[in-house]
Amino acid sequence: MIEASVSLRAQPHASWAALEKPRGAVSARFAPEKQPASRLVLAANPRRSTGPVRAARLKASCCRTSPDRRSSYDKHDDIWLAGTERVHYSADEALILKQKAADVLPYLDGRCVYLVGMMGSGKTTVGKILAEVLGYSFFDSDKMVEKAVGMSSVAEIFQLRSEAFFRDNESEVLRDLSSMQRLVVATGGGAVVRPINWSYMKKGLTVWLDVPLDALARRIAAVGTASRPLLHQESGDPYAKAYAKLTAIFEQRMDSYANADARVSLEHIAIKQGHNDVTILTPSAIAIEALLKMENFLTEMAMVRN
Ligand SMILES: Nc1ncnc2c1ncn2[C@@H]1O[C@H](COP(=O)(O)OP(=O)(O)OP(=O)(O)O)[C@@H](O)[C@H]1O
Ligand SMILES: O=C(O)C1=C[C@@H](O)[C@@H](O)[C@H](O)C1
Repeated sequence: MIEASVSLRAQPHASWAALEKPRGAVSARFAPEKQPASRLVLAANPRRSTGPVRAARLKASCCRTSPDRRSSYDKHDDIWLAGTERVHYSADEALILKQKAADVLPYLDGRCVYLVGMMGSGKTTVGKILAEVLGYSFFDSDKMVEKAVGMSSVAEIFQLRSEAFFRDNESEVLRDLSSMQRLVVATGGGAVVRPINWSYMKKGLTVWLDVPLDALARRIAAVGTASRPLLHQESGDPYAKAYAKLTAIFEQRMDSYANADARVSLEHIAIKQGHNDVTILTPSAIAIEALLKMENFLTEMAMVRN
């Protein structure tokens, strides 16, 4: 049995923290607001391990949102595995992000990046990280529609006007954004359904955040559905209701999401990391994968052109 532990002291405004685990290990999570300083312990679980665990890449991450709502990068701690050699610790994600961004930028050549994906897939969270490392500005098309129509939330627009009214304004926002440069845009979950929106978004690079529906339903149930009118239900188990609705919506939309130039699959990232738990993937790890997928697409396009 190998044990490793790390103490995390959450920064002010920390929103969540998680511990990445090796194959077969037990993971732990805590809510920093409730426990400003916590001690997390990992232990390899012999029943789940596929072989002897001699060393592992362990990482403690703390993601925080500062008062001005700009995201900051994960902080990491080296972890000592009791009874074995010092762990080879993963390279700093912030450094990888910067390096990958530098690789992608010349190919992007100022074009905008549009993140598409289901509600709650992390377009805003990951989009802010991408904007920061690319030196781009971040826009959330839902927020822009709210401003354009002078209402305080998408839910209010759906309720007081209609979904069609919201969609018309969403198309106008995307049209306006498409004439700009150097933006990362988190689009509304349903922006992909209108072909006209693709004609705007395809002026830039489109990236699909593909998150398993089970993980989406858990995230959405955790924050409630009041702000997501297509999912909102007054009664019933929030997870079960969200999962059923998300499944129905995804079946209608999956071909549209697949139009994106690059697909970032959280299941693939988890497999690459040697586990199958998408819930412990940090937004930074997802942003790194997004940059890799963008680079692949852009370099292939450049080769086809030359
Ligand atoms: N990698 C992650 N791990 C855990 N939770 C996450 C992760 N990424 C985002 N979240 C959480 O999931 C929720 C939805 O994230 P976010 O707002 O970024 O998604 P979105 O795609 O912009 O959603 P919407 O389209 O509904 O506006 C938030 O509560 C966010 O903190
Ligand atoms: O998936 C959808 O259709 C939506 C997602 C949100 O981002 C909002 O654009 C709105 O709630 C509709």
